[in-house]
Amino acid sequence: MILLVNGPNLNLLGEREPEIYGSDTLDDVERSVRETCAGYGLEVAAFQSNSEGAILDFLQEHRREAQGVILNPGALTHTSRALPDCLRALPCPTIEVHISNIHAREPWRHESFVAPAAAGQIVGLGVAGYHYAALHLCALLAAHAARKPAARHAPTAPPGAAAGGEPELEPAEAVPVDANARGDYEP
Ligand SMILES: O=C1C[C@@](O)(C(=O)O)C[C@@H](O)[C@@H]1O
Repeated sequence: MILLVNGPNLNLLGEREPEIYGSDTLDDVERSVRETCAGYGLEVAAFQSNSEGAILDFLQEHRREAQGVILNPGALTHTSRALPDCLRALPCPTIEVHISNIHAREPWRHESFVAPAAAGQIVGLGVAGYHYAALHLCALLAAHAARKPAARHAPTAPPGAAAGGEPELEPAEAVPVDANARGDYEP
């Protein structure tokens, strides 16, 4: 299962500062990520809250079934110490997503307390960043499953990918958190 988590004010996507965040709504984002992951046989649990504690509770509650996290922490990016601590307690990688290019905005947005606990960061690509994050996690899990065919909860290959008589991928375990850092997969 992929967790899609959005922090404060991202419930207002589509109406909130559209010149910065665009016109797509959070429903649009969640639908797009669900569709991407469904292509790999992966379910998505989507959650948004304006409360830091509720986000921590959601992540903790889903820590055992989470195989990857797509997280836009909103302004908590620049303030929260508890969020990166929580991510480090999860057994799977997190991709941090920012719709806007935080490095080209106000100086206080340049620093992310979350980034050191994330496998990677996608910034400034609009809501497409969520889609790319989902693709990355799906590819990571599919590659992991291909190497560990007997493991559980694996994504299946997307439609067309199994053409040529390749065996269906078996369910897989979560990818280790540091799989990205080791570079032991090919997305
Ligand atoms: O709420 C947000 C949205 C944001 O995370 C983004 O997606 O660009 C960037 C943050 O600085 C801001 O507080």
